Amino acid sequence: MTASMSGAPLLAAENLVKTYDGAPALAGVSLTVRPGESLAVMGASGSGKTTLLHCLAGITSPDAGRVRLFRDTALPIEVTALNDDARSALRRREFGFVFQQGLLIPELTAGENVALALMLDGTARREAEQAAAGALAALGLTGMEERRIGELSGGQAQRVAIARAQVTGARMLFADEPTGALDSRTSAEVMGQLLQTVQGTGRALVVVTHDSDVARWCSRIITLADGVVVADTAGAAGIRR
Ligand SMILES: Nc1ncnc2c1ncn2[C@@H]1O[C@H](COP(=O)(O)OP(=O)(O)OP(=O)(O)O)[C@@H](O)[C@H]1O
Repeated sequence: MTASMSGAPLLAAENLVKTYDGAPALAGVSLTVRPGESLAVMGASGSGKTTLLHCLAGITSPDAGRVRLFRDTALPIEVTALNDDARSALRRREFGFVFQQGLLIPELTAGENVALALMLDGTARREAEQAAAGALAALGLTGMEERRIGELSGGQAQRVAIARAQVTGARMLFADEPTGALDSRTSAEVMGQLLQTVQGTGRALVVVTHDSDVARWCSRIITLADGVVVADTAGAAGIRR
């Protein structure tokens, strides 16, 4: 465990419950995510992984329980108490998302996709483009700024998604099967870069995955079954680094 992983939480969930059509998808999940931590969420299909991620990230409202985001301000933000508009604004400003597909706009270039994350929140175009170029360069994508997403490999596109997730300065990153469409070598590279954006930066990552290799690289692994946490163990990043 690194020093940055102990101490104050960045995100805390208490007793999350979510039921769909009478069937519980989450049946009382509590967890805390600390700066520097990478938390893998595993479990069988239908065990509630994506529902948990969506509740933590303010995409879905739980039926019961609460999620709080601790920033540098004195009072935490109660994500679950916000209305839809406030949650959208919070997601844009405070959270970064890397999903398997769907978040990048194919008609836009890599640079435009990353810059857009900043422009949506009022950053001027020129400044946003400069920040985007820097974020892409940091992920080894120098020279690819002008390429449309369809002109990139799957691994390159996921790196654009990582750049987009972090360019806003968001400290809390969420990923849902970020390597699901990649071969094992590219998957390792992309996960390595995703974890680099967390380690030693004060950020934290929650990643839903079926891939035990991906999970092992994280600092902590929780396993869900029928909407509850049935295991909570250290991953490789929690032991070695
Ligand atoms: N929008 C929804 N409407 C109705 N039922 C839903 C909805 N979202 C999830 N569910 C149900 O909730 C349960 C948990 O789904 P969830 O997607 O969280 O599981 P998961 O562990 O992420 O599964 P997978 O690994 O297959 O993606 C499942 O039984 C699913 O059918």
